[in-house]
Amino acid sequence: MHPDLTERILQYVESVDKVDTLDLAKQFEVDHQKVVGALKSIQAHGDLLQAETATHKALALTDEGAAVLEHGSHEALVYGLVPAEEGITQAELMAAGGANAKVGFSKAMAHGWILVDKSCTPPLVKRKVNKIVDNVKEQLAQVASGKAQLPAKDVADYKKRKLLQEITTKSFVLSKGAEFATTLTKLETDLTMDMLSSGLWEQLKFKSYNFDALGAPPTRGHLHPLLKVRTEFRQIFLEMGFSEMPTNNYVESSFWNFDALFQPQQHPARDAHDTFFINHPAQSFKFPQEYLQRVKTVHSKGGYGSMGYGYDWKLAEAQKNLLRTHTTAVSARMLFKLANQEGGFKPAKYFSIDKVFRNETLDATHLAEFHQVEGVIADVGLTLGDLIGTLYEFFRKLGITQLEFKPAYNPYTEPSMEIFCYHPGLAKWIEVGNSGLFRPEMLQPMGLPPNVNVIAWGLSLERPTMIKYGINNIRDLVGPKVDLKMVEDGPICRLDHV
Ligand SMILES: N[C@@H](Cc1ccccc1)C(=O)O
Repeated sequence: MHPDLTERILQYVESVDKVDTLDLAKQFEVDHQKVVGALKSIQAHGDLLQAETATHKALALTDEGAAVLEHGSHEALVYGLVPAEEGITQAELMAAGGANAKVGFSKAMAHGWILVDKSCTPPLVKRKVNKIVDNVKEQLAQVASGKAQLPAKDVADYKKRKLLQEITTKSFVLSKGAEFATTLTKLETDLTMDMLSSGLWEQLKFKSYNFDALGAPPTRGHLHPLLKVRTEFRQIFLEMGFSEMPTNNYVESSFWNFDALFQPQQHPARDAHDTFFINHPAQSFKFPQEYLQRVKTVHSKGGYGSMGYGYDWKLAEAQKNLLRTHTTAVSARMLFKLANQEGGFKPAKYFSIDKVFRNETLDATHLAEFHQVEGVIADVGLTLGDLIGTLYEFFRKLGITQLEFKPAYNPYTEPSMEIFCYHPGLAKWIEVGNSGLFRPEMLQPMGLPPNVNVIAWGLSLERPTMIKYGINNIRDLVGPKVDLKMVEDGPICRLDHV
């Protein structure tokens, strides 16, 4: 606001009886809203001004009216489209005239500007007069220039044709109030002991309380979107009777991350280009020895109906420590436990949602660490049909009903399927996960009964979170560039439970 505006208003009112804020705005060449704002702050100082509301009605052009002012009325345009001599069929005229041709045609007929010559076949629209005056355009021009005195019936007609509209403006008529002054005294905000003891408080003016003011927002912690989405996934798994696996070990041995999963030691994923290996401590030494021997055998010689890979399996390779590349390492540990627990195998449903690490090239959707959501079911005689049915059930709880599956390859599952879902918001099919039946070469060495099958699937937590929160770049979700406001203001996540 102009710093002097309040005093300029007061000084103006001193010399006149009454003045309308709209006239003041014109006079001072400032926006009317600013004058009203200044009036409000004057009123906060007491009864300096009396302000009575006034309403002003004025005519203004609609968008269509503005178009008529620029190009001419619909009837004049139609007249212009009728060739002077030979005429035109009505259909052609309508096609040439576009959206407003119909109104224009009937008005031009009513004015007697054009006629339909029915003696020709087909009948032709022809000009009836040589010259027209576009009254509508001229009258609208008068309205636009602000000095219109249109006959009431024309105003009514133009309003009906949606060329004109009435605009109501509210203003205030100002006159001097009981406490009128030309300057504003600063309002006190605090009552001090000095004011009380000296009696000064009696002469001072105090700012009134603003009971509508909002309090300062209390500081508190905020959950990151990934954590909110994780809560939802966890809820879904719990509803489906799954129990959570302990995933609190980011560092894993190659044995559990790869060998136990029948991933050959020459597999490119086991390269430092794809996996972060650990230097301190570089190796693990404690493994269930008999199981380790069976893993070695199945890789090098085969067994359980498999030929194996036929290579020289090395303990040193299995001992190498790394940052786990998938939570399936934890699933392997859990399945081994399940096979060897007291009382023997019992059917189980497990899930996990936690961090994994890959030596990735970073881009808009990939970071070197991300979260995996994983589900595992072990039971007698499970089939691919059970996997597909479970996936439908799982994704239905996420609000996703359309799924498609594409054959894929994982060293530890056969068959393997990539999971695609139709995303109605993005209007396309997107890849959401990977799944399969764990191979006998993985399960049998663990000691699971031969008739037990294990179905499993995995997906990233980041992908659904980015879709849900409308984030396009992973760096806007994770890392030093994250806008904390996004975290603070982000709504809680609800995955449209069905
Ligand atoms: N571990 C797989 C996901 C997966 C889990 C379970 C079964 C099949 C696939 C991955 O890293 O993508």
